[in-house]
Amino acid sequence: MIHKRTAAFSRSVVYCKELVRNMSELIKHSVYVTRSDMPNVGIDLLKRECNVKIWDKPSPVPRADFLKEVVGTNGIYCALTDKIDKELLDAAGPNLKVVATISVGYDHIDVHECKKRGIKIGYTPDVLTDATAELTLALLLSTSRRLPEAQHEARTGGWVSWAPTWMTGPGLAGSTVGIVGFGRIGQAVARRVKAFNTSRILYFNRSERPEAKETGAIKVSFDDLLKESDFVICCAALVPETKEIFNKTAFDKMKNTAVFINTSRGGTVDQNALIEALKTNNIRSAGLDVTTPEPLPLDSPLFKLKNCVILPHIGSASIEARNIMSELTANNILAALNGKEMPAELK
Ligand SMILES: O=C(O)[C@H](O)CO
Repeated sequence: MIHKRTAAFSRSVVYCKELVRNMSELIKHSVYVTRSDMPNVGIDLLKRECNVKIWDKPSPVPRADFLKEVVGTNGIYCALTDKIDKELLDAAGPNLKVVATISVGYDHIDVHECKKRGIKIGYTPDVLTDATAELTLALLLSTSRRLPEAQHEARTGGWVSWAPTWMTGPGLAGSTVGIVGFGRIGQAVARRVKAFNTSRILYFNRSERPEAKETGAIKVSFDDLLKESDFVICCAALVPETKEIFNKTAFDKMKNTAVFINTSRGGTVDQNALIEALKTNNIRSAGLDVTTPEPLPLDSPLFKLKNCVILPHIGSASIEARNIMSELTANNILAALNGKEMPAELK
């Protein structure tokens, strides 16, 4: 008799435990992650507290699936390849509390529509500044000193002998560098180019930046920057005011020896105007980490130009930066869902 009661009691304990487990699963927040190859560190953090559903391929979730997968979710962990617009927010519905992107750029998110619905937005400023500034310098030097072209020549028999004027390009020392967009990344680029003994650093920005004192960078008009710079570097966020700011008029104003570098967004450039400027040697060369569209189609005229170096949007792709970005994205989501202050909320 006692034995039977004990057995019944144990069964009820097991049942209760199961019930509690199911209940807590039910009250856990749900988060949708838009691709399978997000760095583990952030995803593991999310999994500890949330029901996490992940698109099962290492490529952006197709739009039609995205619209279905987000229905009822509380949080979205996305990347710059995922468009978060009215249609997507409607599909997700009223349970959506937070959208966090693993990027500092947020031009893929309809900020106004999110704010209207009280949906918080998380992003990843600061943690990728060094990585992006390093890549900007790498691209600048690769473009000016023609590294991809030189590498190609060395591998394909073009290296016949050392030659005094072969594979030459402009040096940074003594040059004027113009930086368009003097936020965190623009300033980090300025600190780095200064170490190359440049003669002047100019910048163009909506507001004067007190941080410019550190590098002696001088605020000038956009036109003056274009006219006076040997290297023009675009670090500006893509907003309506910067859309195709580098157009035919801008390229016409630049020196025909100028090197143009873009590590912000392809949308800041009128790409046809750039192609024309490169083809006609209206500017010397361009280094692009960002294009329109992305990926850039293989038949793009840009790929045919020797004076253009193209990278596949890898500005923040240091291992360290990507891991911290993933952690910050997860922590943004967890904080928003738990009603706490987000470590990096887009206000
Ligand atoms: O916006 C960003 O974060 C970069 O372009 C990609 O990391």
